[in-house]
Amino acid sequence: MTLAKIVYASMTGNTEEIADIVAEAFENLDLEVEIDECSAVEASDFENADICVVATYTYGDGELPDEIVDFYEDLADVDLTGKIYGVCGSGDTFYDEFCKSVDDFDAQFAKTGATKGTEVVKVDLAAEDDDIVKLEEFAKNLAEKVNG
Ligand SMILES: Cc1cc2nc3c(=O)[nH]c(=O)nc-3n(C[C@H](O)[C@H](O)[C@H](O)COP(=O)(O)O)c2cc1C
Repeated sequence: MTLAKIVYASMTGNTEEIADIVAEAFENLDLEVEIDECSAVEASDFENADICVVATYTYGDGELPDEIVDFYEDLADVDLTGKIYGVCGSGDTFYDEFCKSVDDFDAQFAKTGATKGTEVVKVDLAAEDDDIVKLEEFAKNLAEKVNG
């Protein structure tokens, strides 16, 4: 069975909700899903998955959340060749560097040898109906990539 692993960082809940939406979409596609807060896992845990997803918010002035920095740094040293990845997250368009952490993880995953399965999804604060459609499409694109 295909395993999709989702790792998220969330301070006020928006990104956790995004991760839950993606998880539910994977489940509806009959995938096995693991979802973990980033402090509870290691980057190398992605080695057991077929689909690797990071969902993160952006903090400071376009900075990674503190709690996901170790995971981010370790990710570059993990070999994820043959796996599919996708990145999504929440930010606030009020800030100049909207959802920069999403782009940072997209670039970091590229160093692992994994294949990008779909475009990033950036959500302004909490996911609304149109975001949910995009997140479901995100999950569908990733699932389709695994099956060739
Ligand atoms: C101090 C502070 C700095 C922030 N900086 C950024 C930023 O640079 N870029 C951005 O897109 N969002 C920024 N945000 C907005 C958060 O990413 C946004 O509120 C997000 O929905 C939080 O996700 P969460 O509910 O999962 O914690 C910032 C929020 C705070 C409180």
